[in-house]
Amino acid sequence: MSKMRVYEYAKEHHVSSKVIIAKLGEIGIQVKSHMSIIADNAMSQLDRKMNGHAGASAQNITNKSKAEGKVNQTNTKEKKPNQTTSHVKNNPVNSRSNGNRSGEGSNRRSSGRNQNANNNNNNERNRFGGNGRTGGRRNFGRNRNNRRRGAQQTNRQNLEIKLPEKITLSGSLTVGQFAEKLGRPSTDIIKKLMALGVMATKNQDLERDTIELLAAGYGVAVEDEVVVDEASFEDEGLEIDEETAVVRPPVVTIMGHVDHGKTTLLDSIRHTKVTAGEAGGITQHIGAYQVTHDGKKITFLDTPGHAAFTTMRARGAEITDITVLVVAADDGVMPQTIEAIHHARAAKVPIIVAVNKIDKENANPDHVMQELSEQGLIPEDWGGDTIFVKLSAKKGTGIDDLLEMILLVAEMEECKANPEKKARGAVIEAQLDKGKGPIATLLVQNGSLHIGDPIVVGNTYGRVRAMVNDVGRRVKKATPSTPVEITGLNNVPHAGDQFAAFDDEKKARQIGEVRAERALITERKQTTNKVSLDDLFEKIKEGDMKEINLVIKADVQGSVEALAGSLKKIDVDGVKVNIIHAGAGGISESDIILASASNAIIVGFNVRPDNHAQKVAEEENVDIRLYRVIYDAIDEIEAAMKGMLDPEYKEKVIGQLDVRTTFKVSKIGTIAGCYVTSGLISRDAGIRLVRDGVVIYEGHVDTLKRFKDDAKEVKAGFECGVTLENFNDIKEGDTMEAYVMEEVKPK
Ligand SMILES: Nc1nc2c(ncn2[C@@H]2O[C@H](COP(=O)(O)OP(=O)(O)OP(=O)(O)O)[C@@H](O)[C@H]2O)c(=O)[nH]1
Repeated sequence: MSKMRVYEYAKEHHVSSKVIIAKLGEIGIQVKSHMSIIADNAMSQLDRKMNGHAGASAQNITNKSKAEGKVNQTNTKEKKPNQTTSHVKNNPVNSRSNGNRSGEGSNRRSSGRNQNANNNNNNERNRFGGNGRTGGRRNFGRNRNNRRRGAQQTNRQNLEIKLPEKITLSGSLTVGQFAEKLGRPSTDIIKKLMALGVMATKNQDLERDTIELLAAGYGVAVEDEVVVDEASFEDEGLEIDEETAVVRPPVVTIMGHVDHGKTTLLDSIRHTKVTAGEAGGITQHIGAYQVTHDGKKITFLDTPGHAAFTTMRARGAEITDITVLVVAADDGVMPQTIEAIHHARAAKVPIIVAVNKIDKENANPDHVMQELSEQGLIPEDWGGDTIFVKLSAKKGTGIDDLLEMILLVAEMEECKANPEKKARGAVIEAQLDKGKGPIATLLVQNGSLHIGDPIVVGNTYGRVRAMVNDVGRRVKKATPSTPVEITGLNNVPHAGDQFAAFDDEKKARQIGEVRAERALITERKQTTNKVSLDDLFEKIKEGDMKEINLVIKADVQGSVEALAGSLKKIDVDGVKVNIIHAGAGGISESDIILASASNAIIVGFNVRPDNHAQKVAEEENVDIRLYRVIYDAIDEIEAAMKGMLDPEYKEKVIGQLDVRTTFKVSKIGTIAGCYVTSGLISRDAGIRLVRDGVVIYEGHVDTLKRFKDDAKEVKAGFECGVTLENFNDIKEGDTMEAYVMEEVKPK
């Protein structure tokens, strides 16, 4: 028995499904919707019922078509000029009406369709057509040609949808979705899949490979969907429209070694400049402030240091235009001075050096200049291009010079924006206020922010309810480079999140919700596009990578230099090794954040990340590679670049132990009285003994005891006695890391 859906029948009759459902009701057949299936006998009854209606309908169509000079769109390709009328005359309704008049009912419909299939059997589309209600009595009467054309017409309406040249997709498609994109029935796709030996249903997901294979069979290309996605406004960048761009204040971050005077300098600038211009204003600590010098504004970020700077960058916010590197003239270049230089360079932000504390007796600015020259910051006076300003933050001398130089560099950097645009920018800081709800300091980077603007901030949204500037004044508008504290968000965003203002509130809410949902999914998937040694080759091969960024940490400066020197020499066609930071000492959180912001791999030689750094590395998905032999590091990175990395075994840390005491026992050696702080230690584990972030020993457990008994393993929260193979120099306060080697399944 043949069947048809209500809407198909309705389509054939050029009436709505509602009409058919009503007619079916009239003949005592109740159907639920246009998707309901009606059987042959119901159709025969309907055909009789539709007789009058169909005629009228056909007439309507004829008139309509004539009036509008329209032809059926689906048939235009093959149509000859005089076919318009005949097409309408021979439409299926008409033909069936005729057929019904001769009492042949629905069988004719099927035979017409069959005939159509036979006539066009070299056409892929007609295989689908031939699938209709066949098997009916063949009965070509007087109107055979009409009927056939009519049926052809029906089929064309359903089937002659031109194959697209290409389809686009973002991820996978179900069989049904794929069929829809192709303009083919799902059954066709299911059949093709069966031919490939795959049994599938309409709702089954197809993998990319299968989609490509199937599409190729139809001669259709598959491309990735490029979605203009308002929810990912970061992707648009902060393009400046040159035509309407105006100069904006530069945004400055102060960096430098501990105690070199960063905070004093920030305070000094604020006090000498802010209050003068903003009489009566009370300085507010909102995370940034603006000063005016020579009638021009400068924005200072209030949190000094490269860690805050790079944390923002790791979140995607590039807000700093200029870095002021503070170096105390009595102390000179120190480790964090060098770190700061590397962080600023990784962000490609120009550096102005502030040689501070020149009021001190033992100040030696020349020495600072000398040391910084060694780091590639050569003063202008010595033929270089770095601006040095000598000052005393404490006494307030040289501050004007510094501001002048900042404005000079800003001019060279062409800090510009389009104030007429809708606001875009980043979060400097945010918190929950008991009375006001979520409050956030935003730095407007482009456009202008107004009270009442619907806004999406990170994964939060709202409407700017109140806006307060850095001197505590309520403002109605914030122009580019202006920091303002706002209220009106539904939640607390993160520092470094980006924001965008929108035209309407509903849109802002939708986008905010989509972003929050996506953030959750990303969190769940823990996917990032950070680079790891394992996928390095793939990225190089795909052309995604022309430079490999490395952060190198080693136990002593000599190893740092040796390792950096050797790694730089690795020669793999078209790929450059770029060392963005190298230093002695354990791997710190700041190293991880720098690596995260710069998409770098960390190479550690005889050093370990501390627990906190390890945690941050996991959160940020930063790949840390630790080595005990320099050649291993070089070999492995070179192998990864050449796609020859052998990822068969990977180390897995299974536990951490604190050495709480030690006992020296003749014949046995040093027994470490340990406490397992996390995971476990097992008898056959590898052990790394770490002292102040530096690996002292790497080897194996010799004996493992709980009280006097040998133990196979000891878990977190328990004490144990450990001796190490061929090693006795264990000290109280050392930590041990227990690990095993695990086989890594090839990707
Ligand atoms: N003599 C003299 N002392 C200064 C000057 N600038 C800062 N100091 C002093 O140096 C010490 C450290 O200054 P801070 O501004 O706290 O240094 P910092 O770089 O912000 O330090 P951290 O916040 O710990 O990184 C303080 O005692 C300041 O008073 C200066 O120009 N001259």
